[in-house]
Amino acid sequence: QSDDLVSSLKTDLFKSSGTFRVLVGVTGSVAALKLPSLVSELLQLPGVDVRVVTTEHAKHFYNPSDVSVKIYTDKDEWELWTQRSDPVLHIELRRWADLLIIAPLDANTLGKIANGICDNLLTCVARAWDTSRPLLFCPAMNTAMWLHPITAQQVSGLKEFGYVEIPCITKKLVCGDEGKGAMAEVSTIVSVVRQYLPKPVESSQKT
Ligand SMILES: CC(C)(CO)[C@@H](O)C(=O)NCCC(=O)N/C=C\S
Repeated sequence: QSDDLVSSLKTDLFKSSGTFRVLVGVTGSVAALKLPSLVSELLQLPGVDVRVVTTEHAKHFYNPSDVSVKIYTDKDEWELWTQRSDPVLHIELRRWADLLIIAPLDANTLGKIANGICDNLLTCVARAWDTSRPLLFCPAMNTAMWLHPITAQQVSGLKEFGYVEIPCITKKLVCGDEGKGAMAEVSTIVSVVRQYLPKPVESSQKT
């Protein structure tokens, strides 16, 4: 079972040379309930292959059977590496992904990534990220958390790494607060990802 974890990644690396590999990170905001629709809309993009990395807290907000692609968990990392010669899952994933999008990015994971903390699979992928590849993030948290001064500091820190914010929006949040903190709409997120797809090459043959 652990073999197919990485062998599918490796075959993907080899096989899907034409595809654009999107890795979706999902964290413990209630907006993670949008994961199934985000994944299915990303899969509509031409030539896109999608995988998911989840944190433990995110698991509370979606049903994995509603997600049609592989979801990698912290447990997968532990199961995969049991001896020196085993591959390291977070390194295989950072090699595999052409683009990483963290949607939603909760306050906890924002703080971890802004400070280089890497205590789970997703933050390890982010910590090992090749900053020449796009990393998009979609903050989502309660309005009070969003308005705390540390949030702006940490969001600008991520931008200094070259990461791209897809800003949160104003909504009546599930906890009853009205204000900023809601994750950007899935359609907005997908349209931003579309901008990073490789441009179709003009056919050089004269027709
Ligand atoms: C869940 C959804 C998408 C419904 O429209 C929206 O409320 C949202 O993005 N909330 C994320 C903000 C959050 O984590 N609030 C936590 C406490 S209020």
